[in-house]
Amino acid sequence: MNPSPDTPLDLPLAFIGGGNMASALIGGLLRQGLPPDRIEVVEPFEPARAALQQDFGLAPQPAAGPQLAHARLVVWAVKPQTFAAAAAQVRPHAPADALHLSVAAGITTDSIARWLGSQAIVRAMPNTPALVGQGMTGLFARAEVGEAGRELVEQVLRPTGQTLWVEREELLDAVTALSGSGPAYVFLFLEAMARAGVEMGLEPTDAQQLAIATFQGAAALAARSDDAPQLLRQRVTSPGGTTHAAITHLQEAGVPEHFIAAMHAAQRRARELATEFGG
Ligand SMILES: NC(=O)c1ccc[n+]([C@@H]2O[C@H](COP(=O)([O-])OP(=O)(O)OC[C@H]3O[C@@H](n4cnc5c(N)ncnc54)[C@H](O)[C@@H]3O)[C@@H](O)[C@H]2O)c1
Ligand code: PRO
Repeated sequence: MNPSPDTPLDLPLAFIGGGNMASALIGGLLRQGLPPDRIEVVEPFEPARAALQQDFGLAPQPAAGPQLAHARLVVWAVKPQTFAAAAAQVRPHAPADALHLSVAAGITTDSIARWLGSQAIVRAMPNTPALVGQGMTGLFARAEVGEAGRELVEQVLRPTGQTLWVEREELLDAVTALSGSGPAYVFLFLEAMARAGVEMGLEPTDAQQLAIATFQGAAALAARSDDAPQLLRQRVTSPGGTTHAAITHLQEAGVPEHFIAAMHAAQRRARELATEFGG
């Protein structure tokens, strides 16, 4: 259970839940060369099982059973609301020495440890750009997870994009508010920018292309530049020019403050999920 980064992953894995996030991770694993028959999926929803079969050639099962007996890594990709029930169904079948990797928002490793009777738990907060290999995943490991377990998790997540370990579990709620939910903020801005472009006379497809390319370009520039985003912004903003007019409007409307408050709301909601569904 200590694969080197260059060794193709080849060990039995199980996914509990086969929806959006599981599909993003499974797609990455198959691209890495993991044979489909090494992946078990428990997915009660028939259309989701059909999609996994058609997209990836997997044979998902509607319920947990003996098929989980060999899993070395169990990936929990169920909603926070259904985690406790799913854990009760899986616990009798999962090997005692399996490593557990949860992507559920809010649900703490203390809750998961109690539900599974295992301490070998890593909690992850990925995001949907994982689907195209451009994801960002925050990670936290319980003290009982050794270096080999951390490396295994990194190898599973590598094809989905970047990873970042945090040392305190509570920081995952901040990661959730920032990069976990973040793609939705970007899509909201894309929608608004494209809508404004159409209102100004552009074709919808042209407006969308302009908006998406602007996000891609600005993000790439920020990633490669040594300068802070504030300085990059100032370089776009000629005194008395068009950008100044737009940024002044955004600041007078309190958009930066509202945006920060919105992210605090996401963090609060992550904490609430732990209380509501972690009992
Ligand atoms: N979608 C995102 O952007 C995102 C990002 C980071 C983390 N997450 C987390 O990932 C988790 C899954 O989210 P998603 O968007 O993939 O949801 P989803 O609804 O697409 O997938 C969840 C799947 O779990 C299945 N399921 C329900 N009960 C089950 C059970 N008892 N056993 C096995 N499977 C069961 C459902 O049928 C569903 O297909 C959530 O906990 C969420 O917080 C999601
Ligand atoms: N999607 C999940 C949610 O909205 C977690 C982060 C992104 O709860």
